Amino acid sequence: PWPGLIEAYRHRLPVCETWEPGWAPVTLREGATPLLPARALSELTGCDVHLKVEGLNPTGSFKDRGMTMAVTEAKATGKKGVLCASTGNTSASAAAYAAIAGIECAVLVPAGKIAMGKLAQAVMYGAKIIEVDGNFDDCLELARKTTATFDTIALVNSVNPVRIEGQKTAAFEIVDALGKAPDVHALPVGNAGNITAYWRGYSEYFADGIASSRPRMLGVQAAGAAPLVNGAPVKDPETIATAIRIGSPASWNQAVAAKDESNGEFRAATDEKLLEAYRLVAKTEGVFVEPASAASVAGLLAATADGWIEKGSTVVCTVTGNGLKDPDTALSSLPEIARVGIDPVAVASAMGLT
Ligand SMILES: Cc1ncc(COP(=O)(O)O)c(/C=C/C(=O)C(=O)O)c1O
Repeated sequence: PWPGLIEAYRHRLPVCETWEPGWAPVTLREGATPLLPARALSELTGCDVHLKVEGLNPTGSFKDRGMTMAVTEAKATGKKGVLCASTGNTSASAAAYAAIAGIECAVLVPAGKIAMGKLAQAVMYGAKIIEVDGNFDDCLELARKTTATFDTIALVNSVNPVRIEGQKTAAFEIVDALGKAPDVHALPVGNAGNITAYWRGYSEYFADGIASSRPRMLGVQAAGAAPLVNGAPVKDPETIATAIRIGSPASWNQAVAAKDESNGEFRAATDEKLLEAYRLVAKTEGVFVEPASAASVAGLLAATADGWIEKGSTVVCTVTGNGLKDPDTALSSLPEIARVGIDPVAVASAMGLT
């Protein structure tokens, strides 16, 4: 059976250098997510498109890859608690891993800007929910200050390098599954830890000769929260994709390096384009992702339309979070619901199949 990421990629992860002897991985058997051939998107774009379905991780997002490392390290270095700032998925993941590690967890979330599914997770896993009167960037600043002051509390945001180390394993899995690196890798970018992690993973496999090439990285941001596209922080980021409603990415320099070294690019997608991609991937590929995750598909559609991605390219889109996280957005465009009596003809006609 799949042992979880630390065991699966132990020789490629910075484990136990400073950790107490006898440490054990804190794991929910994260990783080994499907790389799904996207037939409809391949047809539509003339490319060979695959979806890396990260919403199928234990807490429903890619954050589990980094959190198994960060919480294992926290426990193995005698920390009493973990703290993170989060737009939701980091907090859900930190809460779950802290629960099985038996250490305290507190999450700093921007007041009123967290999707219901994620809040439900943090509550049920037993985290201390702390609402901050500000946005994600304010939450991150407070998390950094708190953990700098109290050294019994570990900061588990992606500014913690072991988070990036854990998350780079997704690139390993993709090359292991495809037998090569894709020509282009598209993913959403918020705090920019994930694009940093993917580039590091592809670069390690390339350096070791396992992959003979590296992809161009296509980082996609919401138009109202696109500091890397604009080239300057966004003071009051706004987007329906609350997971990437971030104005000042913590991994700014590393994300720019990944884009430059890979000959890639950053793109912005309007909320309208994000929601179009969000609906398309559910209705044609059967993959229900949260709005921020659809940014990678929106980027794919735009970049194949304008030729930045040539036809015939092999493209992987990471869809980062499970659609169940944000039921409100899913139900905001409620189709009219048919009401019928006990009448089979009415049912068949509601299906347009009489
Ligand atoms: C679904 C989803 N898709 C994409 C991103 C962007 O990844 P990064 O560019 O590595 O930040 C996030 C990030 C979420 C948080 O930052 C948090 O949970 O605090 C996310 O939840």
